[in-house]
Amino acid sequence: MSTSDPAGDVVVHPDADVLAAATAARLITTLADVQARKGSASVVLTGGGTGIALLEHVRRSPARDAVDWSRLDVFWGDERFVPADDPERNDKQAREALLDHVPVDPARVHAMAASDGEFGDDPDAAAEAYARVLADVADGEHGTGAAVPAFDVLMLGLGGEGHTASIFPDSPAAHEARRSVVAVRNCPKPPPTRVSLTFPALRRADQVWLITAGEAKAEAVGRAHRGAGEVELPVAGARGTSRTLWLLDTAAAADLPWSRHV
Ligand SMILES: O=C(O)[C@H](O)[C@@H](O)[C@H](O)[C@H](O)COP(=O)(O)O
Repeated sequence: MSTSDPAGDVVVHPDADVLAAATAARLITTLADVQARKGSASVVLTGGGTGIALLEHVRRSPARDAVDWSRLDVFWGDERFVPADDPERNDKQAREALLDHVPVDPARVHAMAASDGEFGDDPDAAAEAYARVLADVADGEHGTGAAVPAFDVLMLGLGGEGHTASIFPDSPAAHEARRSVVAVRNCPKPPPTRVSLTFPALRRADQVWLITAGEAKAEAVGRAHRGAGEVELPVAGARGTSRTLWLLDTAAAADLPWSRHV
């Protein structure tokens, strides 16, 4: 069932597993459609339980190879700034769930630096480097000097207090209006140090999908649909240029305004 309003379209699924499986199917068909139209596609992955669960469903899907994995650019919306082999790494979890099982072009998988990588334990340097990667890919795509590619699908989870990517309420990242990628410190959600895309980068995406499940997220979802601002509720600031899609289970949709009830 689905409805639409300024905060975006809402699709509600019965439970977290159906949400992950249905979103996996949606991702496969969306990327295949984009590739049929443009010849290639780009996706921004998210960390978190729901974000990784949907990648596992993509891996298991019989329709998986409707996507030409060799013509897909893969990015992350945020990353935990820990050593590369730390199980907390979003890219490590995404590779185990999907990317190591499909023929992606390694040169088109753009992971954020780890804390034991080329920039050492300097998350600001890692953030600046990722901003350069985004600018290089964008320039190659559009030749317009854009700082960030127009991502085809950007997927995000959200926290119960309204964070998305690693943009937390009333944090410096929530106020960042210029840079595309920033270091984030003292995060309430461990690990404490991260690298994250900012609102200017998130809002370059054609489609933003906000994917979440569980009653713990219901209040944040409801606040986003009642006009909360992006500094107090960062997920409210994640909007696509052509579509913002909320993909929820019934529990996470419980506090939607009645006008949105589906
Ligand atoms: O690196 C991260 O932690 C994520 O990017 C973060 O934004 C996550 O998506 C939400 O916290 C939801 O996580 P859950 O789906 O596990 O609740």
